[in-house]
Amino acid sequence: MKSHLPIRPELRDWILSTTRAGHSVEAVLKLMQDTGYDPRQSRSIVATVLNMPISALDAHAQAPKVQGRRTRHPEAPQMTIDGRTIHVALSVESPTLRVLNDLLSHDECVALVKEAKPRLQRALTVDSGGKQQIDARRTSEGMFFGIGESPLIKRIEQRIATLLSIPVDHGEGLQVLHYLPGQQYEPHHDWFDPEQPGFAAITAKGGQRIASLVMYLNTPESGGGTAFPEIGLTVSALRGSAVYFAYDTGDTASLHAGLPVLKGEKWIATKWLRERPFQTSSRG
Ligand SMILES: O=C(O)CCC(=O)C(=O)O
Ligand SMILES: [Fe+2]
Repeated sequence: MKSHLPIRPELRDWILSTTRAGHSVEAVLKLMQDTGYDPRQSRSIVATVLNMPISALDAHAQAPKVQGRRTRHPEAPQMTIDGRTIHVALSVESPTLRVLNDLLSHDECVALVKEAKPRLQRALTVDSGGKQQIDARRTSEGMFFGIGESPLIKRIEQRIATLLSIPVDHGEGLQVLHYLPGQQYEPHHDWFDPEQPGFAAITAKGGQRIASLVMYLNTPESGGGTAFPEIGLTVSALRGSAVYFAYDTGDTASLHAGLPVLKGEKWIATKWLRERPFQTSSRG
């Protein structure tokens, strides 16, 4: 929504001349706020003067960008890691997203499900105070593997680390989720919201999340894709393939959802990556 308030001609001229002189939109917004303009009002005025959608300015006004390490985005058309060729079937630039085929073998998918199954519990989300909670938005069952807890986990973690050029210790433990018909994961971002009171506690170890890798361990009979509603994209859940996406804090384009399974079941393994080492020690 743009401002319908009259904008003083001096303010209009100042915004135009300051941006023409090479100052960023963020700098203009900051100067306006420093002189007493309300943040929402200044975004609205700048959007009107510069004839930009306000959503573009909202992105500028977001929380500070990630300072730590970033992942390398897999390059099309394919990458070979330890003799295994992973195919980059689709690339999107905003959000940064890759669909990866043949990331896991059929046997690896079956073995992961087998190791996870006896340890499943109702999946939790992190509440605004930083505590884990049962959440109606996420109805699947899940479990976490410890880093390097079995030879299989170690092999997969090493493959991911090489593929994304990020040390294994930047990863959270691999999470396996199981969805039955009707179960889903409603639209959300994987980065932690700095406005939430629990932010400091959640990011004290490892800092902010920087990327996610959702690996499909089976192919549901119907439904269960991963949707990115901001760009109208749905990635099919196909055994052995994965969707990788990377983001900055506040990147709204990375909004995504696990669509309801319509028939059959869905198994995924998710690896979230942090800007700094998350693991204090990794097993042998
Ligand atoms: O189930 C899916 O397809 C998405 C899972 C997801 O968003 C997550 O684990 O963060
Ligand atoms: Fe997610």
